[in-house]
Amino acid sequence: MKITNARVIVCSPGRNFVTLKIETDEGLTGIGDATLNGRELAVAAYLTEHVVPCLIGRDAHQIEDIWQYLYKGAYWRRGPVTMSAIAAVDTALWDIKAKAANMPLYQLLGGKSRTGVMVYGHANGSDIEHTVDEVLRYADMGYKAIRAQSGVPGLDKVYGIGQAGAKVYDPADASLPGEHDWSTEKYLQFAPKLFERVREKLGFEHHLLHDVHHRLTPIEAARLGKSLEPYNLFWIEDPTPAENQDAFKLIRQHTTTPIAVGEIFNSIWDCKDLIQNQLIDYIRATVVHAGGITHLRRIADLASMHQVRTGCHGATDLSPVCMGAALHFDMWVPNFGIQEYMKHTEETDAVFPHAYTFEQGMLHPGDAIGHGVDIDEKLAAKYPYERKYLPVNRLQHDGTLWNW
Ligand SMILES: O=C(O)C(=O)C[C@H](O)[C@H](O)CO
Ligand SMILES: [Mg+2]
Repeated sequence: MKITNARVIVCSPGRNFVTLKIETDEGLTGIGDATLNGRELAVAAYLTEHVVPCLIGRDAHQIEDIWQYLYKGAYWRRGPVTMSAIAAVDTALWDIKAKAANMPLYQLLGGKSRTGVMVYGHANGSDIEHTVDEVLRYADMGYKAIRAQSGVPGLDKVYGIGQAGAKVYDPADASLPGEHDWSTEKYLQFAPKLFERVREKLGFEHHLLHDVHHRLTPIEAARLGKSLEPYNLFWIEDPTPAENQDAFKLIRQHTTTPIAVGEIFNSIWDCKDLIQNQLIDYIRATVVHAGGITHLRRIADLASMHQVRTGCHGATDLSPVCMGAALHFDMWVPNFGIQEYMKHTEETDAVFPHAYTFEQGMLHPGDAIGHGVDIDEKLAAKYPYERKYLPVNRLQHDGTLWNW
């Protein structure tokens, strides 16, 4: 089965998405997500200018060879732009292979390992009581696991909390990067009070998660983890930046609160030491930014040897195409932990019709052949690209640029 054409479709049904569509001489087509939030057009150009010409005429069934061809063959390895582009090709080819086999993708990966995919939803509030209300609302909707983020007294804009009046939270909210402020002291005072109150109202039946968004130094992260131990968190996420994987040793020496890292990783090399030294408990890399199903499987296999489980990134800047593919992966992967789930807008869902469904705190990939997600190109054309950036973060007391 030869690849005859490949096209990049950029659309913005509420937020920007980049999708690669591959066509074959047998009439089968497949799609893959290539969205890199705030840098979308770099991946679109990488695909159109440098990848698509190399795909035409290749055998669509040779997924592994095409992966290696694009990874090793470019000479320039890794990086979010390259790996998102490779991921889009890989996802589209798995979609085609599963359609050719007349099976849902999870069957090709090895079949179901579980009855459904446990997800966590986002409860965001402006203060403690608002956050508690949101957590309880998610519990009422059937979620078994809930991520809680709250505004911090004395800070203007904080990670995870939308602007008052916004219908949905999307961090890439401006045509130039907005500015948030940060105080580690205020945050560290506040976080244990938040979780004390949430547990008081919610009890201990549900999993609770929290994203620190790379804000702390290792010793501060250790203090946070220790202070949250009484509230049994499922994980704290990205407690400190992870370029230096050794930094996590310090956190581990001080706390038993589980740690999740990896939404900005794009290859196995970014997490090799973290996994091999058991410095984390969950690896959050996902299909679109980590080289597709082919590479994510390698990461998961390494993780399984060290009792590290998966917790795939699933924010709204990953398109439904990524979510669909991730759910097939989650259904199969033996060392599954949890999947992030942030609902897309109705406009996005209409552009990307999909087979996955939510029920009782679990997502199900559905039994459509392929990965079960399509793109309505006519509708997509009605939503042209709009430049949008993630915000930056500055220390409140002196304006130093900090980690976002
Ligand atoms: O979903 C999360 O855990 C995030 O941290 C979301 C990120 O802010 C978002 O995906 C950035 O593009
Ligand atoms: Mg995160």
